[in-house]
Amino acid sequence: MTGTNGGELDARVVAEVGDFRLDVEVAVAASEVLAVLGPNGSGKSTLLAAIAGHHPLTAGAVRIGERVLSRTPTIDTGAIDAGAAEVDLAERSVGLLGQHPLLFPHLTALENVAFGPRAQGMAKREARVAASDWLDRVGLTGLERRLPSALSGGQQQRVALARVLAAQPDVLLLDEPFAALDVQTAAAMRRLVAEQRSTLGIPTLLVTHDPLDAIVLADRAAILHTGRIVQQGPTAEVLGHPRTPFAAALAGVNLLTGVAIARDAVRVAGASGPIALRGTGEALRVGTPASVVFSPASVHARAAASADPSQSADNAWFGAVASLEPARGGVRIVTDEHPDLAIDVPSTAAVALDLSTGSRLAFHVAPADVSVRTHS
Ligand SMILES: Nc1ncnc2c1ncn2[C@@H]1O[C@H](COP(=O)(O)OP(=O)(O)OP(=O)(O)O)[C@@H](O)[C@H]1O
Repeated sequence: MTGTNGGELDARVVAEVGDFRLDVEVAVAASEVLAVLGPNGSGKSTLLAAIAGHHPLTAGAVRIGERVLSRTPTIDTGAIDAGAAEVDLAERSVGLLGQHPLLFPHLTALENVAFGPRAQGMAKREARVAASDWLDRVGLTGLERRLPSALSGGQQQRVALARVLAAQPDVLLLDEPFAALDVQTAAAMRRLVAEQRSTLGIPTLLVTHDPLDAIVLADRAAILHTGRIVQQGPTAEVLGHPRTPFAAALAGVNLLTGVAIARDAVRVAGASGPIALRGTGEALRVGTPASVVFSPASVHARAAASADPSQSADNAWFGAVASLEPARGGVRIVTDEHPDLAIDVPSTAAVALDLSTGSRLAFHVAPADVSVRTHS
């Protein structure tokens, strides 16, 4: 890598994989971490691959500061003259760390880390000193001479991080770097990345499935859905005001969208008929798109007879249990009627309800626990 450690990552990426089309724009300042979250197949890895230069752009441009890494001739760049450009992989100065460390198995930890500086022309002794320094920074002093096969998975991932950083990249791409680690090792690795980010001063894109990563490590979060960014902003705002059911699920709340039927009520569709949900929050305009947000734990469940009249009441609905999963302090219920809606009941209630797949339940959520707002 021949980076100059300078500048913001600015990428407009249009890329195709088979029938799938990714079309996103991201700007990440130096020292900033942008978490990219999205359901499986939404295009997260394709975005990183396009920035890293492993996947071609159909249209767009990738820049770090003044350096153009990729550009297609079709883009209207304004300041930059048209014409395709593609910087070689070795020259891009992009550090990519994925789920698996992918170390050279025949090289020691030290040699793995020294590889990048050596490839950049650093003298052997100097590269070894730099590598030793990086291994120290990731907490592996004393293990320099070990081969990867003699290191734990977590230690190998630390070596991989040191190897990426030793090459002094201009941008860091992290593709679920903690996903293959056990909980404790992942926590330690998360701390390590958090420590490094403040001293590195380079833009970082972090692809993750875990909202904790976004909260702990990122300044901003972008939600990717079928190849488009559907929400982007400060992490607290994205998780605090989710605009998609996916973002809501990450934040641990339910989000349902529908149409305002009163200043404080929204009608949402369900497989067995609409539900009217009354709540507090923004004053809604009748007939316009609106959404409701409430916590899974705020919903009350009770056994239901099929002709229960509460079906037609506000804030009440029926559902047949589609799946049951463990939840904090109890059980999470998902119904056939509203697969995007989670209901958490305490263990004692779950036992009393004698829950099983197909059980028919009546649900109720108090208006005070429902937040209503305009949905744009
Ligand atoms: N070789 C391929 N041929 C055709 N389509 C592909 C191929 N590889 C990936 N895709 C499609 O491209 C889309 C984006 O995939 P990508 O791996 O970028 O998603 P992702 O968000 O990283 O998913 P995950 O969270 O599962 O890793 C998906 O819809 C996928 O089906």
